[in-house]
Amino acid sequence: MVAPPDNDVLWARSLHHSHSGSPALVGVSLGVREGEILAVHGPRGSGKTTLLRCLSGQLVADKGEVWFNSSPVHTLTPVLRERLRRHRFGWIDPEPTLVPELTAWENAALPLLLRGGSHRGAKATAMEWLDRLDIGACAKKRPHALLQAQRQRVATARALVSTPSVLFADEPTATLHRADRAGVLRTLTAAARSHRITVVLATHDPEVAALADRSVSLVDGRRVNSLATADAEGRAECSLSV
Ligand SMILES: Nc1ncnc2c1ncn2[C@@H]1O[C@H](COP(=O)(O)OP(=O)(O)OP(=O)(O)O)[C@@H](O)[C@H]1O
Repeated sequence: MVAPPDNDVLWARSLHHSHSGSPALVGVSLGVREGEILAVHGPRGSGKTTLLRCLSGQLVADKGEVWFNSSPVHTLTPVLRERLRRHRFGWIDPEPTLVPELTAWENAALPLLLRGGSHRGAKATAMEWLDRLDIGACAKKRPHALLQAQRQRVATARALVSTPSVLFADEPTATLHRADRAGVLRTLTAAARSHRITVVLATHDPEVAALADRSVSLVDGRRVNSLATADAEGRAECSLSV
């Protein structure tokens, strides 16, 4: 095994993966720099989710390597991969999956509580993130009393609350209306930039991919290009402090 370049926080080499014999990734390699927002762009079924799951250690590719901060992820035991995910990575699903019995702030605080953090400290940090994401006023509501866009903001706060090294966002705004989509994405990218959180953002939407610093495209599980997407103006727009 050859270690990846030092300036990449996350690095994958020649990933191959099949689901029930059907190929989802075919020799995908990429590097993600620290603090970068990288879009993984491609049509439905092109392998974006499979790639994010391999990069985040949820799934071990059939073939190929994944490295995080110069340590191999693909050779870790399941227990160590889970620890890595819990301590260093955040994840946002297309559909916000919140615990229905818990309030918004309790949902947002979950990663800190699971780590054994104090109740008071976890609540304070969760409240800060809910405020940054313009949802602080809903902190005491349960998920059923929230709109879909509000639930997705709570899920975003939960993913950011532990200030992960890398945030994986899998079509985070796919189920939202256009106006909500822009708001959630703006706060997500601004929060990531202000806290130097690296983001890997899967999307089939070119407008969403354009918010990233760089975009890699997948078609039928293969990489087809790599583009710098954020011009100076775009960066400025996304750097609003939250
Ligand atoms: N658990 C699974 N079992 C069988 N096939 C799967 C499974 N997960 C994904 N696939 C298939 O693998 C291919 C890649 O799927 P993947 O979800 O990674 O793509 P995607 O680009 O994220 O798609 P989408 O935008 O629809 O989520 C598709 O053909 C999909 O049908």
